[in-house]
Amino acid sequence: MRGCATDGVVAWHRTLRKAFHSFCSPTSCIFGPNLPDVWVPREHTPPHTLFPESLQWANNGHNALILEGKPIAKQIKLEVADEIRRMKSGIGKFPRLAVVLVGDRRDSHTFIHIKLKACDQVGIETVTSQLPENCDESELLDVVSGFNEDPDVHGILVQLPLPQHLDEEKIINVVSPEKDVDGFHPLNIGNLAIRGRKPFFVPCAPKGCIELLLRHGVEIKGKRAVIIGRSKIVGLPTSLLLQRHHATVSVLHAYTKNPEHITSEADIVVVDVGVPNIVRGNWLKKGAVVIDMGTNQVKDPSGHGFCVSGDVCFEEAVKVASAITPVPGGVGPVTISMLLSNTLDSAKRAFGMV
Ligand SMILES: NC(=O)C1=CN([C@@H]2O[C@H](COP(=O)(O)OP(=O)(O)OC[C@H]3O[C@@H](n4cnc5c(N)ncnc54)[C@H](OP(=O)(O)O)[C@@H]3O)[C@@H](O)[C@H]2O)C=CC1
Ligand SMILES: Nc1nc(=O)c2c([nH]1)NC[C@@H]1CN(c3ccc(C(=O)N[C@@H](CCC(=O)O)C(=O)O)cc3)C=[N+]21
Repeated sequence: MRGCATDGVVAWHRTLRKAFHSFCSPTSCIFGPNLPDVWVPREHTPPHTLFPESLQWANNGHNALILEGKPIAKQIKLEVADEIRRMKSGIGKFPRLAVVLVGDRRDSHTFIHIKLKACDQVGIETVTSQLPENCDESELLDVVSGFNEDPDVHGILVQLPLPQHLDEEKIINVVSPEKDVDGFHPLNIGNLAIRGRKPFFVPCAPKGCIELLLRHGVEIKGKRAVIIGRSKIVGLPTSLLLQRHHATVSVLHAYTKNPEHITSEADIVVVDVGVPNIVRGNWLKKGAVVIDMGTNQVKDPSGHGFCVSGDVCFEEAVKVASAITPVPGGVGPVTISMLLSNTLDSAKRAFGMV
């Protein structure tokens, strides 16, 4: 009896979906069965020009299409700034992000500087708490708890990695899931992992990766994707998001044997290792789409200062791939714009605007 009732509901649901889907084009409908149920980019995505159903991907001996992130980040920032302007003029309120930085790592200072500047550009107010390298865990927990309780703070970001003596998991667990704009809290990661559930926030870099693919017209559904790296910041949540977008995903890590063999079968290769040039041109299938998440600060060849290098040997990969992100200027800027977008979403939730 119960089986029959459920069948009826399922059939009714299917009919509804079918009817609704017939009104929507595949790229504009957010409820259709073809699209993920957790998040889609704000803007309508362009048609899947890089995966025309009838054509084989090819590089044809030419250099790959460069998947630039800066124009996408700029567009998202304009959208976020516009919403914040309307929020301010409408209800006199604005989003506020709390940033917690422990210690003196040069790369962390660079990343925080970029994030604070971006917040300023779009009208997100920031409050920064900087603690010394040797601070007590209890001091850090107090700072985070203070931001949890402050109703004027909508997003909390604890810059990682933390110094060795601090228990990173303990700190992440204390951040309120509803202010966790990084999306690292187990509740948010757990809900991202379970199909049909909706986390408060999706981590910024993985979201940036998908945003970049979709906005450049790369179809993900049904493709073979490889992600190298399984960190909680990038690798793990990217693998979950790619699955939500219906890719068939393999996750590679430090113990994977013959990684080049596995990557050479992938349509989409996402690299998040933190080792400059680890992925060589001969690891890739001809025509693959390559997303290089690596942002490694390396000594400038001239000997003066530092420059940023990705995890992919760009000069080799660009001759094999059909499309590839540059470093800098690829996923990084889109990641930052996702932080702005998450913080805006959090403020809207707090103000009852969603
Ligand atoms: N563009 C962006 O927006 C962002 C870029 N990044 C960048 O991404 C890079 C990685 O950062 P993060 O994820 O935090 O780093 P982690 O060190 O936390 O993770 C690195 C991952 O790479 C794996 N790995 C290490 N060596 C190898 C190897 N030889 N072969 C295969 N896999 C390997 C590790 O495997 P195992 O788990 O087995 O140890 C681990 O899963 C950095 O350059 C960072 O700056 C980070 C965040 C955002
Ligand atoms: N709590 C937390 N959240 C994070 O999101 C987080 C973190 N900790 N720890 C470190 C990683 C790294 N990360 C990047 C963000 C932006 C760029 C970025 O903007 N990159 C620029 C270049 C940056 C430069 O010039 O150094 C680009 O690729 O064009 C890169 C990497 C976020 N992370």
